[in-house]
Amino acid sequence: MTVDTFRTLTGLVVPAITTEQMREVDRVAVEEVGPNLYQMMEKAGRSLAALCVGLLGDRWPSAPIVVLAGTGGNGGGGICAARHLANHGGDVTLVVSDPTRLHGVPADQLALYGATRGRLAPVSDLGELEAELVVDAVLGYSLCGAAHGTAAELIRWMSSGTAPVVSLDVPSGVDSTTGMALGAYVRATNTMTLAVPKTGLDSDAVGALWLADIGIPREVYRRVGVQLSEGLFTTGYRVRLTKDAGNEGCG
Ligand SMILES: NC(=O)C1=CN([C@@H]2O[C@H](COP(=O)(O)OP(=O)(O)OC[C@H]3O[C@@H](n4cnc5c(N)ncnc54)[C@H](O)[C@@H]3O)[C@@H](O)[C@H]2O)[C@H](O)CC1
Ligand SMILES: [K+]
Repeated sequence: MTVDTFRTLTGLVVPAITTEQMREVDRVAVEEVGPNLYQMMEKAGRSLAALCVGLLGDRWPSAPIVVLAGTGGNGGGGICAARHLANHGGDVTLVVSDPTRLHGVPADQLALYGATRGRLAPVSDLGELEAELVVDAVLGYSLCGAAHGTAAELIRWMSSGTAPVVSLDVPSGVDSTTGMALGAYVRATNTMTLAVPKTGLDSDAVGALWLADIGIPREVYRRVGVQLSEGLFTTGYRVRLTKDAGNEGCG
């Protein structure tokens, strides 16, 4: 199932875009207008951390949080969230699918995380980890085909556990344009998508859907032809989205 629009709880209509359109937003931001990837990933990670704290409530920060990160930008956003949670006194354990394959901004995020008191555990320790909340930052909008390898192992670990899962941008293993999954995928309790919701986020795997502001200015959206309401983030850096009834029956 895909949708063309979502709505905020106050009734604002928010357009949904495809992965390709999202890539173009990213390209125009990074190459032409700004913000750069560091700035956007920092906003993404900090909003994700704030959502985790909000979901845990009073149990925060004694609740053990396990953050699972992949090797791309999605992983980088998760590692950034892990740092913010650790910096605020959270009980954080980070597992990176393949640390040797991190490069660029995600690699810098891992180095920075190493300066916190957060723990870093190898994938082989998964069976020993206890979590009251799991952060899914394994695969984002660059998913290609059925989840495989260590990414699939991390997804299976999440699916086999009882802890609620917060997915960054899209539940890992789900295609952000079509909402389909060709293999293992995460069933999230909450998904925080970035900048603009994607057409594939109507999937049951998404759980409660949140949209995070990552600081992209109107000029970027104008160049890409995306119309976002000016009032979208008047209440803060994240907003809850729901399915727009007008979408019923979209193919
Ligand atoms: N403006 C924004 O929306 C921003 C988004 N951010 C986040 O970046 C990701 C997209 O990052 P990208 O590096 O393009 O890719 P991913 O992280 O989604 O994954 C790439 C990673 O995964 C491997 N992979 C791909 N398919 C599979 C598969 N079927 N099985 C196993 N592994 C797979 C691939 O090899 C790569 O290593 C976006 O979702 C956001 O979360 C930025 O952080 C900020 C701006
Ligand atoms: K994800």
